[in-house]
Amino acid sequence: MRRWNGWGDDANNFPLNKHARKFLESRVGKAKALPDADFKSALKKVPESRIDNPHPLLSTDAEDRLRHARGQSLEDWLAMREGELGPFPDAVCWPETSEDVKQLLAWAGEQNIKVIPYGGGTSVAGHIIATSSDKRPIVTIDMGRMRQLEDLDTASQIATFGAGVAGPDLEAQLKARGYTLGHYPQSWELSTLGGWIATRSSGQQSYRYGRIEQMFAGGEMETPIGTLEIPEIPANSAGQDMRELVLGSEGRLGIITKAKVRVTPKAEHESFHGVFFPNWQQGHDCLQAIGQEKIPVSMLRLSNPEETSSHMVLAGHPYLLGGLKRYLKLRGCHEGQMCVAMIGATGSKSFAKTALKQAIKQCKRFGGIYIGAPLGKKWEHSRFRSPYVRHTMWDAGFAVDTFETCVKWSNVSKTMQTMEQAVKDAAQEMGVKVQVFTHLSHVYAQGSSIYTTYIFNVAKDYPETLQRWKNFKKASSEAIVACGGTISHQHGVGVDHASYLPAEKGELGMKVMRNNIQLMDPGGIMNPGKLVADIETEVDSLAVQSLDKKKQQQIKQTA
Ligand SMILES: Cc1cc2nc3c(=O)[nH]c(=O)nc-3n(C[C@H](O)[C@H](O)[C@H](O)COP(=O)(O)OP(=O)(O)OC[C@H]3O[C@@H](n4cnc5c(N)ncnc54)[C@H](O)[C@@H]3O)c2cc1C
Repeated sequence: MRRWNGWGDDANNFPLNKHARKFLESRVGKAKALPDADFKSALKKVPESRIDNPHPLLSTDAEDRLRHARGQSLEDWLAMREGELGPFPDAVCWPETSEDVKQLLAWAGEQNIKVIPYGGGTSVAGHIIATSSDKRPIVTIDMGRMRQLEDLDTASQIATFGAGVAGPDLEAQLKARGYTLGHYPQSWELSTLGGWIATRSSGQQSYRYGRIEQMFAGGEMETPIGTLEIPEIPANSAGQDMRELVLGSEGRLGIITKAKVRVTPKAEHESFHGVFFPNWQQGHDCLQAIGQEKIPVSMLRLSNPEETSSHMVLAGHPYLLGGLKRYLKLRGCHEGQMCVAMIGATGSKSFAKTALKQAIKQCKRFGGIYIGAPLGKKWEHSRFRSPYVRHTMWDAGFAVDTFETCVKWSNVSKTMQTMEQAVKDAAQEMGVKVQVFTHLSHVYAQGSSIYTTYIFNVAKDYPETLQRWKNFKKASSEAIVACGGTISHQHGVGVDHASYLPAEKGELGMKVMRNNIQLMDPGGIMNPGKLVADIETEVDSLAVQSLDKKKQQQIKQTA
C-alpha cells in the first residue's frame, strides 16, 4: 500500500548499510531521529469538511483527504512525519471521464470552491497543497482513474492516454503493443502524464527521447470557460502554439484530461555504462563535447567528486569498491577528484553499439577511463529505488533535499560552485554541518541542468528542522537567481519557487501569465497561489527581490 507519510509502497525499502551511516556521520555528525506521528493520531486532526452540499462524485472521508493533503517536498515530508498535515482539502474526487471533469469544474465555479488538480502527488515544490490564506473550501481532483490508452496510431506514432496514467502503467500499456514513451523521471513509479505536462518534467533519458514538451503532441484540457482542444499536427506555422499554454500550467488554467504523446517502437537494446574522469573539468568538457557533437547516446550524467565519493559509499559494497578504487588510482583517477559519468546506449543493437563507441572515444580524448556495464547495471537497478533511501536516512536522523537549475555551458561550473557554497554558508550560519554534492543530469548543446543534493541532521524538534530547511531553500534559490539560472529545470514552480519566478520572466512576462490565468479562470478557482503567486504575495515577492539584489551582489562577489 502507498505510504501515507513518505515515498512509495510500504513494502519497499532501500537499506542504508553501516558504512554509509558511518560516512554520513563523519560528514554531518551523529544524528538522532525525530519521532514519527502515527496514522491514527494524524487522522484525528482532519477537521470537518466545509462542503455541506457535496457533488455526488466527492468523498469527504477523512482518510482520503489526509492522503491528498501533501506532496513530497521536504516541507511536506516534515508535516507528514510530524502528523500536522493541514490545511486539508475538504473533499477528494476521482473523475472517470472528461464529462465528469467538466461537470466538477462547473459545480466548483458555481459554489466558489477551489480546485486542486492532482496527478501522482509527487510534487517537490508545494504544487498540490491547500494554502491557508484563501478561506474558500477546497476540492482535490485526483486524475488516477483516467488512465487508459485510448488510441495508438502506429502509422503516426501517437498514443492518446487518459492524463492520470502513472509511469509504469503507461509503459506497460505501450509495451503490450511494442512501443515506449521513454519518459523516466526518478518519480516515474508514482507521477502521471498530466503531472509531467503540467510541470514540464524531464526524464532521465531526455537526451534521446526529449523532455515532456517534445513528447506532448496535443490533447484536451477542461477549463472553467470551456474545453481547449489541441490537434496533434506534427508541425505548423499557424500562430502561437497552444501546447505551450498547457505545458507548465500547474493546474492554474484547467485540467488536462487527455494527452496525445509521441511514442517510438520499443528499443531492441538498452544498456548503461560507467566512465571515470580524473577531475571535474575533464568530465565537464567531455559531456559538453558529446552534447555539441550530438553523439546519439540516450543518457548522459556526470557526478562531481563529492557525489562520486558519496554514491560509492552509499550504494556500493566496500570490498568491491576497494578493488575498483585501486584500479582507478593506477589509471590516474584519485578519490576526492575523480568524477563518474553514466552513459546510456539505446536503439537497435548496431545503433546503440556505434553510439556508445563514439561516446567512449570522446571520453578517452578527455582522459576518461571506461569501466564497462556493471556500474551501469547497478545504476539501472536502483534508478527508481533511490527515492526510498530518504526513509532509511530519515529513520537514522538525516534529512535530504535537492534543488536544481539549468544554465549555459559558459556558466555551468561557476553556478554549481555557487549553489553548493550557498548551502554550506547557510549551514555555517545555523551552526549545522551539511553534506552537499551535485551532478549534471540533462545535457544540451547549449548547456546543462545542475542538480544538487544536500543532507543535514534533523534538529531537536520539527519547527527547528523546518526552519533549517527554509533557510537552505532561501539560500539555494537566491544563489540560482544570482547566477542567472532558471528557478527550476524540472521540478516546476508551485508555491516554493513562485516568488523567484518574476526574476526569470520579467514584469511583462508575469503580466502575460497572470492575464492568461484570469482569462481562463475568471473565478480564480484553479489551484490558487501556485506558479503565479496571488497578487498580494507577488507584490511581497517583488520587494524581496529588491532586497535580494544586495544578496545577489554578495553571491556574485564570492563566486
Ligand atoms: C523522488 C522524486 C524524484 C523526482 N524526480 C523527478 C525527475 O527526475 N524529473 C522531473 O521532472 N521531476 C521529478 N520529480 C518531481 C515530480 O515528480 C514532477 O514534478 C512530476 O511531473 C509531478 O507529477 P505528478 O503526476 O506527481 O503531479 P502532482 O504532483 O500531482 O501535481 C503537480 C502539478 O501538476 C498539476 N497537475 C497534475 N495533473 C494534472 C492534470 N491532469 N491537469 C492539470 N494539472 C495537473 C497539479 O495541479 C500540480 O500543480 C521528482 C519528485 C520526487 C518526489
